[in-house]
Amino acid sequence: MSINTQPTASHYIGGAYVEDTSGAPIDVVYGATGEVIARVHAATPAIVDRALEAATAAQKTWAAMSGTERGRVLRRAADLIRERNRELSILETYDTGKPLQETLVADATSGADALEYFGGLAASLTGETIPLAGGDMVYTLREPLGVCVGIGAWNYPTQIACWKAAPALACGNAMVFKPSETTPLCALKIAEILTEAGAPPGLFNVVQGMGEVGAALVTDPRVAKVSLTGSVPTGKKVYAAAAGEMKHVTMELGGKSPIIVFDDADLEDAVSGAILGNFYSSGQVCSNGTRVFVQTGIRDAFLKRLTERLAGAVLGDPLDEATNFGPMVSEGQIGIVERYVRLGIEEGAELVTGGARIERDGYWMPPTVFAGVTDEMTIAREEIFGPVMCVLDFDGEDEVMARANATEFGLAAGVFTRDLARAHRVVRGFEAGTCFINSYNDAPVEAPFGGVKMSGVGRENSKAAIEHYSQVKSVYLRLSPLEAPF
Ligand SMILES: NC(=O)c1ccc[n+]([C@@H]2O[C@H](COP(=O)([O-])OP(=O)(O)OC[C@H]3O[C@@H](n4cnc5c(N)ncnc54)[C@H](O)[C@@H]3O)[C@@H](O)[C@H]2O)c1
Ligand SMILES: C[N+](C)(C)CCCC=O
Repeated sequence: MSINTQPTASHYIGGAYVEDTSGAPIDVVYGATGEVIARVHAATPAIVDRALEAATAAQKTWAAMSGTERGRVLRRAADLIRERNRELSILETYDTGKPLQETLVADATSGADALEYFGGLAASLTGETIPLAGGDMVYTLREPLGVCVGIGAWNYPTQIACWKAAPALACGNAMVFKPSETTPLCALKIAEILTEAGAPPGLFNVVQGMGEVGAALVTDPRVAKVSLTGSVPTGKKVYAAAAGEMKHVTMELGGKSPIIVFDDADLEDAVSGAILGNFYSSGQVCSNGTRVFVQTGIRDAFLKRLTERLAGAVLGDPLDEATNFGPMVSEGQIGIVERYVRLGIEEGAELVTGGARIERDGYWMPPTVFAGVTDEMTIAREEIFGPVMCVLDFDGEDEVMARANATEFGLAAGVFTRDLARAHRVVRGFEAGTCFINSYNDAPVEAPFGGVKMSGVGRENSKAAIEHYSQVKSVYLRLSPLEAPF
């Protein structure tokens, strides 16, 4: 299947594509080849204003519909996404460079799951009645927040748009979404599909642009809530700007998550977890377990088996479904990874495999493993956001727990052991929002996803997300006589 990567226009506002070429041009570059595959333009202030006006108007219409009607639209959108999964997955591959083998199962399908799940919940979002003395009562109304802004990172452009839009729309909000300037294509397709599914014009709008377009959205008084997926430095700025007007926020930020492998772990499962937690999407995953703590008794066997299994990585044309490892998203991102590899070597880590950029068009860095990594090394402390695994040795449980938690981040954490009592003890001790026992990086829509500490605020997916896209109004109803002091 061949697809046209150039979108009809840069923005999607009020149920239609909108162009304004006076905004700065943004070239979309395919990571596998370095070729420019599309061009969009950053939103001007007039475009931002138009999107917010459209969202403000649509939100009122949408909120007046019943939850059943809203849910039906979202579920129809989910069905359309599934019908067009291949086409959407190919676009995701062009937008990000991720191999089609991955995008066919992890991106549009994950977006559809979110729309289906929250579409199913929409009709059941109700308040409660609270009986009081004398027949009085309080009833609560669960209300939408209003216009929500979604701002995306570049690693999961379809998934991020849907993970934000689905709970927001289910609760009766409208959304203006700004994709990452690196991957502006996929969210436009989601906007198109929502319109086709029956969403009122203006319910879900997409505007393109760099950080300043995001910043203009965050501070606009018409906006009630901001949900950002991005790095910690951006999160700090966006959170601070939103606080100026007491806006609601969800912050899905970065991480440096630990995976702990105990001596009694199933070796194959532990190696699978480390591979999934470091090399899926070429390592460009927020929740990756990039600090792999391996108990000394299993260390050599772990490294040997890991090295053998890495021979199974197939680097090649991302559109060939046999390819299971793709390029990095951009020249900028591979440059960051190369710098960390140099630092790892300079600071004394042992480079087991990888580490050198592959000399071909595009941005190719092979799976890279450092062993003998110590806690104070830069590669063990900072988020790299590329295919670089750090293996650290440990002896005892108390020691490794202290070291695993000794980070400003707290997005995810995993443990591999056959001792289930230990596994539960370890996850209770993790300072992380999303934990795994004998698994890694699963993210079903039914489960809350998000971080603690610097990795974020709020949760995406699951019923927990409803709390972050709605507010409760209490209504006191008096049936008994109302007395006053005079
Ligand atoms: N926790 C999660 O769910 C999750 C998921 C994916 C990625 N991430 C994180 O995202 C980062 C990688 O993505 P990135 O490089 O696109 O992140 P980034 O922080 O550079 O950019 C994220 C988004 O914020 C926008 N932005 C930048 N400055 C802004 C400002 N001042 N105001 C408003 N918006 C602004 C960008 O244009 C982009 O759309 C990593 O740290 C990764 O861990 C987190
Ligand atoms: C579903 N994954 C693979 C855990 C990705 C979540 C979003 C983080 O980058």
